[in-house]
Amino acid sequence: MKSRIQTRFNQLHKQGGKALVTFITAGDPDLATTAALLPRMAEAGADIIELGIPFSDPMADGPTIQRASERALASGVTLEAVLAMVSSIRDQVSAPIVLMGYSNPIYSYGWQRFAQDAVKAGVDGLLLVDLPPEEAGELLPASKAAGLEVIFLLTPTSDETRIKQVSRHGSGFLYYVTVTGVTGARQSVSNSLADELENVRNSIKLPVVAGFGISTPEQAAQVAAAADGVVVGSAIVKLFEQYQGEQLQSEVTGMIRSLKDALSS
Ligand SMILES: O=P(O)(O)OC[C@@H](O)[C@@H](O)c1c[nH]c2ccccc12
Repeated sequence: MKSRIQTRFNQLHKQGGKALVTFITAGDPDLATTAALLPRMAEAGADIIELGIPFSDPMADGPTIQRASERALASGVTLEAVLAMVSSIRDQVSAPIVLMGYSNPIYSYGWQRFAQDAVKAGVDGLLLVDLPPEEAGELLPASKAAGLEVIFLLTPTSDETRIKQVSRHGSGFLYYVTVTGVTGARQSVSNSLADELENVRNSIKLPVVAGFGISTPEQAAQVAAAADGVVVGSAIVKLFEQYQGEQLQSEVTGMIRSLKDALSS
């Protein structure tokens, strides 16, 4: 059976469309807000939802997403509670849901128990920033058995060996980090990005999405031209610092709509 992620990319491919992957942190500022937002994000045009697991030491994240993690942790969010929340809204959300975060909370939960519980809750994929394929020895078989896709990252400094490993062990899609550094909005897109993406797409069968520093519809369209999709995180997460309640929901969905429009035109 085809996974929700594969099905989504196949549909987009047929339509000549690009995937819009949107990131928010689970439980920012509380889980009720996330639960209310997820169905609306999907309706507004998010093709895949990346849901951050709050973590106390998010070293790959810039200040915006670090603060989102802090707000979520302050409201008492745990991994168990994130899974229960996903399960409670799963049938209202048409988009695949990918949990993303750092290894430590998953390790503490137990790889196998996590893979099983995540799939039971309706989670489609897992992306762990600090777990390269050579350290995923316990996660990979557990995920395969449970039907959880494991997404890996490549960066501009990844060598051929790493590209091969990721191509062998990854599923769902490949996340290409467009710049070396931490997450967060940036001014411009690097000149060499299109060539780098072409190289990666030629070496890997999975769909390739690019993320880091994409904050406007124009940037999203520019990067998407060379990839199968784009990820937007910090630009959306910033809205959580400016708005709350119904206004937050409409600002987030408004931004998603304009990003998706830019990818479809
Ligand atoms: O925030 P940005 O620059 O738009 O980048 C996407 C990003 O937020 C999301 O995919 C993400 C959040 N935390 C991460 C840590 C590592 C890699 C990726 C991520």
